[in-house]
Amino acid sequence: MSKPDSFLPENRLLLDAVSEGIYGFDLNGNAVFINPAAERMTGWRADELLGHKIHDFHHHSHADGSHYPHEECPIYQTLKDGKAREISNEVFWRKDGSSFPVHYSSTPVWQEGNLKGVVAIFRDISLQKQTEQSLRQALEQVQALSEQLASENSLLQAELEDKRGPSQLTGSSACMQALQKQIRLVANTGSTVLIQGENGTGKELVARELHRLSSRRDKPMISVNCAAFSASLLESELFGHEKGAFTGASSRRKGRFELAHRGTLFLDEVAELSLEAQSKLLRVIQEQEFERLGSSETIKVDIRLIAATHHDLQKRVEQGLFRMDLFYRLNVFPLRVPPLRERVDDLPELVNQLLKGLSVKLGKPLSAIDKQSLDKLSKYSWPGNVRELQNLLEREAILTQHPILSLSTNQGLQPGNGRGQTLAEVEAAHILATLEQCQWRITGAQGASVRLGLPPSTLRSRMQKLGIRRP
Ligand SMILES: Nc1ncnc2c1ncn2[C@@H]1O[C@H](COP(=O)(O)OP(=O)(O)OP(=O)(O)O)[C@@H](O)[C@H]1O
Repeated sequence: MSKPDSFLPENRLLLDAVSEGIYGFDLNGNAVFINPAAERMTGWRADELLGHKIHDFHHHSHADGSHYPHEECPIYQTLKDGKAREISNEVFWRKDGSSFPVHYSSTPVWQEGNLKGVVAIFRDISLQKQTEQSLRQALEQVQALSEQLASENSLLQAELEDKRGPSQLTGSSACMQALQKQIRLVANTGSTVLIQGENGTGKELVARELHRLSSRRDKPMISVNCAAFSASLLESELFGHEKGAFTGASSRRKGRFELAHRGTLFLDEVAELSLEAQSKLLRVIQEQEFERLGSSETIKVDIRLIAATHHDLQKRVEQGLFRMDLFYRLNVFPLRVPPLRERVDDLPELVNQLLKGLSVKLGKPLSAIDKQSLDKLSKYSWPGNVRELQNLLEREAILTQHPILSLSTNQGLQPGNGRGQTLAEVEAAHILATLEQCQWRITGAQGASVRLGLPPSTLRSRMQKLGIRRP
């Protein structure tokens, strides 16, 4: 078959038997050896190629079939610099004009320190490529399905929340009745509502009530806690992203704006939005359209927006922390949720309502609270509002052996109504309320130490000093 060159072994049986294609080249780049596997794969017979530059016949090209100049050929480069190369992103052309993806190595052959030629060994990797392609397709399908499931799950969760029955907004004090009336008035208008009130007053409950009483009640209410995400993550959370839009975006994901289409989007802690996110939000509110991160396709949505904050948003505008134009867009219909200390009349009703829930949650009979304890509750200033009351009752309910709660252990409740408290009492109440808002997380961006502006170690030592312990 081929003329043996000085660098080829005398006995070529082994080379002829292997399933990889093998070409041998002399220093001029002419083929001096071609094994039967190479003939089978390319369709070129050895006697057609021997003594010629293979590049001129079929040779190879980039994976997309586009050719590159002869001098860039890795095999010829090995002939020049004596360096071995491994290539797996090219195709070889057959005699009949078809091609196949190939992996090949180009290895220099040395004899007594002199470069004698190059051996190229190649393998048809069509099957491997097909498997890779099928795997990639399967993975994409799995990702699309998981995205769909995640979206459906949030919708179902949201629907479940909405179908929890009648209003959970307990309270018949004058200020709560006024609030209920405002909610009924605005619920079905589709207007944007800004809910302001201290932490734990029930802003999210108000938002749910607005959605429940609106014509969008059969569509989801999607909530976003703007304080829970970094500025960049929040954008992808709100607007979604395309696969590869940023490091870690391994699949396409719908944002909350898309999920809330025809429903309600509840932006909790809206004051925490970065100025950049505020500009984007403003555009969506004005035009009801946006793009996913990494995509130029514009998505139109029909959403009712409800925002909430415990900050005085007007003040944030004056401080330059919140865009005035966005503030006016959100503040179409403002609702103020009164703090618990302004509606102590609601305490008996609230306690009853919360005990009912706790009785189910803890699986023990809890029917009421004794008069003395109720008096104690009425005199407290409730910096953490209903959430603090809820947590206090839960702690007591866990400890009690009796269906009627008695706040025997003082629970740190100091009479106050905000007046006449010592500095330590105010500090303790504030730290306690902040810890409860942060689910007792001390460190991290969402931890209490950041909110309180204290290093975690200082916060821990103050907690110890003030006798604050996680229930
Ligand atoms: N009027 C109410 N009746 C019954 N439960 C209430 C009422 N107000 C608040 N709650 C309960 O208190 C807890 C805190 O309420 P919610 O999360 O709505 O407050 P929030 O003002 O949104 O708090 P934050 O500002 O910290 O997000 C919830 O468990 C809620 O069910």
